[in-house]
Amino acid sequence: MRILVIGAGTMGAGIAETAIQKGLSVWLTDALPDALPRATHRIRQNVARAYDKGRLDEPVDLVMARLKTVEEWPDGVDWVIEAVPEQLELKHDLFRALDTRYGPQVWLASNTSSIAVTRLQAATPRYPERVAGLHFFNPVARMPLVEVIRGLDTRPEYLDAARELVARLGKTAIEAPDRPGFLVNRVARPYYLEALRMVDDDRLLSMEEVDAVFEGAGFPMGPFRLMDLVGIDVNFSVTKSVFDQTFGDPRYRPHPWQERLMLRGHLGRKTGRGFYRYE
Ligand SMILES: NC(=O)c1ccc[n+]([C@@H]2O[C@H](COP(=O)([O-])OP(=O)(O)OC[C@H]3O[C@@H](n4cnc5c(N)ncnc54)[C@H](O)[C@@H]3O)[C@@H](O)[C@H]2O)c1
Repeated sequence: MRILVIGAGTMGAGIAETAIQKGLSVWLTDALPDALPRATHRIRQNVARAYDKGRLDEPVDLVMARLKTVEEWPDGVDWVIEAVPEQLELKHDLFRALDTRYGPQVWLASNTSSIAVTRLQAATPRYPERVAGLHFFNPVARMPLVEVIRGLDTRPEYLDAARELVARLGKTAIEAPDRPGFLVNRVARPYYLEALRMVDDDRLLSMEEVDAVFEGAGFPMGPFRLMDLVGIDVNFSVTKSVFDQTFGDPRYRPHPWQERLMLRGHLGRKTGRGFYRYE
């Protein structure tokens, strides 16, 4: 099975890494030329770590040989998984181009966190029935769940094929409704937003205290540490997307603190500073 992964950022690189470790061939592409060597370097480091820890039997070079970085979309693709930023217009343009470039035998999946798949099908007039959502979680290599989302026009066989792909990647598929935020982000948005309001508006606790409370209650990460991991920009875009798609439901209203960090370029761990500072 040959997969084209579009977008070599946090998620695209993670999906590519998982797929090559499971024996699948991947083409990885990005709009920014710099992104590809950076992603390849990160993937190699992670594959080497998995090998050193005994989680992988094959030598690193053999696994890495299944990854090719490309600037043009190749022929011979079975699946496309898109992981470009969470902006409706950007994803629309991409799906329009994919619909023109590839025939009906190529499945098109989006790793969108929040955009209804039916909206993406509006950009694929030729073959909307082969479009669905495959929502992986961060970090992809470690998170077992993938939400599989069926849009209005998605063919049922597609979902069977998607479940099979998810199983080959060693993950568990759960079918999620095609609603803004699907299942996980519908619940996760208020989790982050309530924490932001509690600290910034109501001054009830500090962000360190909020994180400590949730981590003490068994959550692997408190909301602020998690937002830093996800990326402040990614998190803010997803919040805005859910808010817009629910016609301004106040439960999903973005918080000005998110925007303040965005404007200062403090995007979380990836820039060395978000809510917290990182070495
Ligand atoms: N970060 C997370 O925790 C997380 C979790 C689940 C899902 N997602 C979703 O995954 C998608 C990607 O998120 P991310 O965190 O990997 O973002 P990111 O910013 O880390 O990476 C996006 C990459 O896409 C590239 N890109 C932009 N436009 C492109 C184009 N037209 N063609 C090819 N490449 C292009 C960028 O250069 C960048 O390298 C988003 O839809 C996001 O909502 C993110």
